[in-house]
Amino acid sequence: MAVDRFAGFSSASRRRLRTALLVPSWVVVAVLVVTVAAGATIPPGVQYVPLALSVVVFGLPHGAVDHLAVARARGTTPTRRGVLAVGALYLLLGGAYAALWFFAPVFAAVAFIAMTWFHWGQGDLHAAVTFAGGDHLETRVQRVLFVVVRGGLPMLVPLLGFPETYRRVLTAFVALFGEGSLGSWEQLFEPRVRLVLGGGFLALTIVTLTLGRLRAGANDRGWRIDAAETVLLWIYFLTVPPLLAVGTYFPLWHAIRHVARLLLVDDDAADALRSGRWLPALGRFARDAAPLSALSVVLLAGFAVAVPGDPRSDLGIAALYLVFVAVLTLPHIVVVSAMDRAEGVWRPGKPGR
Ligand SMILES: CC1=C(/C=C/C(C)=C/C=C/C(C)=C/C=O)C(C)(C)CCC1
Ligand SMILES: [Fe+2]
Repeated sequence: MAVDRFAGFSSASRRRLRTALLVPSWVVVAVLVVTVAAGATIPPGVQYVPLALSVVVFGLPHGAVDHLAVARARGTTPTRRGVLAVGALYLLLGGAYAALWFFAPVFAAVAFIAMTWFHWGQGDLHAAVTFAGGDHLETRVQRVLFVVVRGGLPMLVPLLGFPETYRRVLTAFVALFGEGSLGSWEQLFEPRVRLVLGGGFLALTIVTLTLGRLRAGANDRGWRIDAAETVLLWIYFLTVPPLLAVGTYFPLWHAIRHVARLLLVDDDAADALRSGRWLPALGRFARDAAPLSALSVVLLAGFAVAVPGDPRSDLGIAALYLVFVAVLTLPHIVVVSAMDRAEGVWRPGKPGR
């Protein structure tokens, strides 16, 4: 059965939580859109800042509670066995994928884009049905389409407006492990290919929003939020330089929504939220996430030494960090999918509300 994580929340405290969660990311994204539209050029060094901050602020730490998250999402208390099982998952799946980067870096890089496409779409589906009144997502088909559209915004749309940067970043991933050629994937950057992909994705976006509108009925607030977010993100990823755009989206859109989800499944944090005490709730998250965030940073340093390529440039360091994130993301997707299952996120109906 779908779980109502807001049980016991007054409607005022629900509203406050939603506003505090959603509005800041809308504002940040909109400010960047307006800044770029006003003709400001953002110095290349500055474009890396949000991505760099994501090492400690929300980004990397948002996965550092994975060892506790599934049990909590199932309404149980994390056990030693459960924690070890998640550890083993990270070791085996993350380890295998890390090895793949060394042997088949181009494939691993393209798989990273595909995984992120799915994962960021999946994250937004949970946020839509739980926090943003996604009552219009009535069928499973609509939810699948929603995930494809929301994940494609950060992963495909930058390719349409900034093919050169996209190529540079992908090439930098691969160059950590060898010569840095993308092989037949170079075709992705050709204008005709981008036009077809962009046209197809735009059509899919329109179909998805239209289906939602047809299902929305009289109370279409959730649909309006969905449509507004989708249009905003289309413009954002089409116009804001990708390292800045993706680097900001990761901590301030994807990760904070996931952190809010983690707070709701943690009974003590949820109690604090219910009475409007956000700092203690966030403090609990920080406490839970601190040990494995710290471990991740140590492993990242080890990874820097292990890769054969030389990461010593701004782009090289960013690539190193992102490839490291990739390795953590594969097991993280398994964990988040188990949470989705426990909470009925993909099932038509209304988890959370
Ligand atoms: C930075 C960047 C890119 C890729 C970023 C990726 C793939 C990030 C994944 C982050 C994850 C999975 C975080 C965890 O939730 C693109 C799209 C090549 C475009 C150019 C800029
Ligand atoms: Fe995530």
